[in-house]
Amino acid sequence: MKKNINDSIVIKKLKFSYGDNIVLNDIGISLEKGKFYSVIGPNGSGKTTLAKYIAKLVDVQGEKVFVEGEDIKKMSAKVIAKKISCVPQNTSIDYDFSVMDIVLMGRAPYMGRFQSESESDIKIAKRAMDITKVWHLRDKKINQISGGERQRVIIARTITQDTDLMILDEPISNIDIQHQIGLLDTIKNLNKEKNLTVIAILHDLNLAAQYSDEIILMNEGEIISFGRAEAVLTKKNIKNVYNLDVNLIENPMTGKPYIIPIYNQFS
Ligand SMILES: Nc1ncnc2c1ncn2[C@@H]1O[C@H](COP(=O)(O)OP(=O)(O)OP(=O)(O)O)[C@@H](O)[C@H]1O
Repeated sequence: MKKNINDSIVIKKLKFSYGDNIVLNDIGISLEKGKFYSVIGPNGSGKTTLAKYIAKLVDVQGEKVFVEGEDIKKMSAKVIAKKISCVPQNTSIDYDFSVMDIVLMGRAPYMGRFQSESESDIKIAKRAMDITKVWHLRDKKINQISGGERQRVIIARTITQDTDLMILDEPISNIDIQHQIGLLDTIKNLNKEKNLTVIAILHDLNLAAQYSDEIILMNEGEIISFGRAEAVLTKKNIKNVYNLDVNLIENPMTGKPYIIPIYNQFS
């Protein structure tokens, strides 16, 4: 395949099923390096499965997904881990590691088998913990902190992994409003400063509108609309996909679309 240096991810005619259940159907899309993409769509529309496929966390079939021109099917787990970091939807962890241990796991793809972390690894981890505001939790056990704090720790681990592509699956679902904005600002800064490509699955359409360069709207395993917020977040698309009537105004501060649902429409 011909490499285009601006392409971070190219997906071609991707189909994916769990048993007989077709979950992704004929997905084709090119994502550019250094852009912030949000993936939106109703529950069960295939967002997580698409994210998992790109990160090779489900069974990869055929030559369908290329990261920086390379077929993911041919990439080892270690190579993928140096290119793609993920914040999964479920951040619960069964083992009793400390917060510091968890964040340092982000350095594992760069370390030899029996090698321990260097001073530079610890420095990278500390910086990530400072910007996600979890440094004060470093000695606590991961299972003795709150769900929102844990989510921030996992994001710190992801930043520590220092990849070119970051996939976040509902990264702010458990987080209070101050930390939601703080984290999205942090990720947006990394996106701009380090040319990081971001794919964030978000349910908050207004936050998706504010932070994304482009939005991918999914429904029933297909991409229904892809492009700038103004083009994707239309009354028609929202009615079609979410079966919801909304009012749309322009955010007076940013000029982006701002969605106000019409309340009591199902009563
Ligand atoms: N491990 C699995 N085995 C079988 N079916 C699955 C599995 N994971 C997801 N599915 C099914 O695949 C479809 C897509 O699920 P997916 O998690 O990708 O949706 P989603 O858009 O991320 O949903 P949500 O917004 O609820 O997180 C759903 O019908 C779901 O029930």
